[in-house]
Amino acid sequence: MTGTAGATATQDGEAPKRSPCSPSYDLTGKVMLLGDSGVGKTCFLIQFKDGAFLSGTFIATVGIDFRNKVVTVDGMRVKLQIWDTAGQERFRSVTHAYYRDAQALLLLYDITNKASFDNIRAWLTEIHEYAQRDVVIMLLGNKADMSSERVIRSEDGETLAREYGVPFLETSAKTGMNVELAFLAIAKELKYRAGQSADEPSFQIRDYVESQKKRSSCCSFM
Ligand SMILES: Nc1nc2c(ncn2[C@@H]2O[C@H](COP(=O)(O)OP(=O)(O)OP(=O)(O)O)[C@@H](O)[C@H]2O)c(=O)[nH]1
Repeated sequence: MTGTAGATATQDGEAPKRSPCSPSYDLTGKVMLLGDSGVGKTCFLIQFKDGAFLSGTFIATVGIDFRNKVVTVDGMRVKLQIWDTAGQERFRSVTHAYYRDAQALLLLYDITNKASFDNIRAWLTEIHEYAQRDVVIMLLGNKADMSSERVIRSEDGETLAREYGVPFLETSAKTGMNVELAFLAIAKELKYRAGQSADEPSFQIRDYVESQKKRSSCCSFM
């Protein structure tokens, strides 16, 4: 990410963008969605970008694609460039190439799919190999609306996230539960990192997520 609080800059460090034709912003950040095929990455992005849910036949992503969305946090406009990657193994070498300049990674599993949860450790190993050292990582247990098919308890997601020191949320790309929160927390962290003033209180993304998250009603019995 480039740019500092109060100064408008682009990812390439170009002149400030304030043209009436393009939306203006103060910061940009590259966010990638990662996780096994079918966990809901594309739906998660569409829910955030357009507020819609893509139901019906599952069409696996081929390669990689991105969408931009500007969010305002604490009066600052943060342009998130969100990359939707293909979860299938055969596209892994393509996605690795994009890790390096990402500021944030949203790592998804599907609460109804044990293999997608078990593979999170392998994803984190890949992340540590290919991503920047200080990349912001968030673990997301998606499809929280599917309570009757749940196989991964909320506590298991929380425990794994705690082990790796990353924030955790259960989400639903279908209902929108915690989708916006995930991106807003990332935007706040990027803004904080971009240059907080000495008198600004420090921002802890895990504390912020914990204080803001909505719990899915499905979890109390597990
Ligand atoms: N009930 C429910 N279904 C979901 C949710 N998110 C995604 N789905 C469904 O899960 C399937 C896979 O969703 P995608 O978003 O295409 O999955 P993906 O992770 O992008 O998959 P790849 O592109 O292969 O990596 C689709 O049939 C979606 O409709 C969710 O939160 N709840």
